[in-house]
Amino acid sequence: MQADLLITNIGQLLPMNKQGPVKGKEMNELEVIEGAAVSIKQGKIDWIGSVGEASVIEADQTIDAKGKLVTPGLVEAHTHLVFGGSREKEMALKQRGVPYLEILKQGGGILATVHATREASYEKLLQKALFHLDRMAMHGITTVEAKSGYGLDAETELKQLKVVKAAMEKHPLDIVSTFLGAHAIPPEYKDDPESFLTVMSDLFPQIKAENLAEFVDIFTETGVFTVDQSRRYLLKAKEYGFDVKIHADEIDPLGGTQLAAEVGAISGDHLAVATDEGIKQLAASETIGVILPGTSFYLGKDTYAPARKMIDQGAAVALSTDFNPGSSVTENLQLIMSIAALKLKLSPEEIWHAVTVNAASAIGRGEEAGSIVEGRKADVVIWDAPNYLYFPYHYGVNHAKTVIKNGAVLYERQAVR
Ligand SMILES: O=C(O)CC1=NCN=C1
Ligand SMILES: [Zn+2]
Repeated sequence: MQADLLITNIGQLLPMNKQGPVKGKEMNELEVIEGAAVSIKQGKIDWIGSVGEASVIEADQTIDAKGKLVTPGLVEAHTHLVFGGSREKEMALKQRGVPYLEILKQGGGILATVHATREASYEKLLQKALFHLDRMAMHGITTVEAKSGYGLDAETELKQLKVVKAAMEKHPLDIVSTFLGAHAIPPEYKDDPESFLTVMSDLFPQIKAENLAEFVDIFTETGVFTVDQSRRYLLKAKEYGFDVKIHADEIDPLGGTQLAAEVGAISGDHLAVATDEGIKQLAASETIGVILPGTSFYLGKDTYAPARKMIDQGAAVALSTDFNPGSSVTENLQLIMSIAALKLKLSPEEIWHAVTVNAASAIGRGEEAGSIVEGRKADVVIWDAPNYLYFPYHYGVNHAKTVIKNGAVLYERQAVR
């Protein structure tokens, strides 16, 4: 049998081949293939088997995994990828305990990034986005969701979405676009959020026609948009054919989790202060909970999303960095895996489902990303790790050794000696 690339001597292979989204106790049932080999042809997974069976394969290129862990490329289901400037100056405020929503109220936070993004050129935004996508790829991520939301005016929101579209063409990672024009209320509409939401929803036809986003998202939060405003906005987005997402129950428990289930959102994101009623409705729905523990960590919160309860009650959970310039400034999804183990009490088996097949389902890529399945895209990572338990255990570093995207080696960690 011929192959373009053969990966052999795999210590543990995680195929992650359950049909996503994987819910409840099924998240804890992980298939692990010891002593495996995988062959790749024309960018797709061609064959999965044992090292012994691989001896009949004639490959143009062979990689000896040397007993290491091999998994699908990680799926990053929630990023604010395109932004101008940075907010390191706010770190001191956070350290003094100034609440996130207070910084926003004072015109900082998201609004500080809005100012910088409106000022930034299209070229500068694209260059920054490509830089962060490179770093995500180096950390084993092969598919990324990218939101707008730092323009809060038609021109700049479209500028951001066009940057995402250009990044899709220029960068090897697969990118999924989300319109988050309803991310905050800009100063010019501070007394009239309804009119602002109309300005943003008036963009739906153009965004749909120019295929600038697949999803519409909104920040349902105190001082931002109410549950009622969010419901009307998202139902309007669905009329235009968008799937919807919600930044829900991040700081105050307004009931955004329930709203996500009610409107049939593909995902409800954050859910850090989801109530028991919210968890119940999430678990009974098809909505995936995209949990962002790095944000709770970074904002110095004592409470984390009740993801343990969500899974125990049968919900599907995904994990993401929430990469953004203010509340979770990291591309390292592996670190989030460790925080999920330590703070959310998720098992390694649940965590691996949450950063692969469930994250893929949360961005509409459940059929093509987050799994190693014959016939599917060959997005594969060889990790400097002996087994899948090692991830939450050894935290804060990058374990990626070789990242393969569409069947070709995209990144190979350079040896120091
Ligand atoms: O603070 C930011 O820039 C990103 C964010 N939006 C809603 N929560 C966090
Ligand atoms: Zn976010």
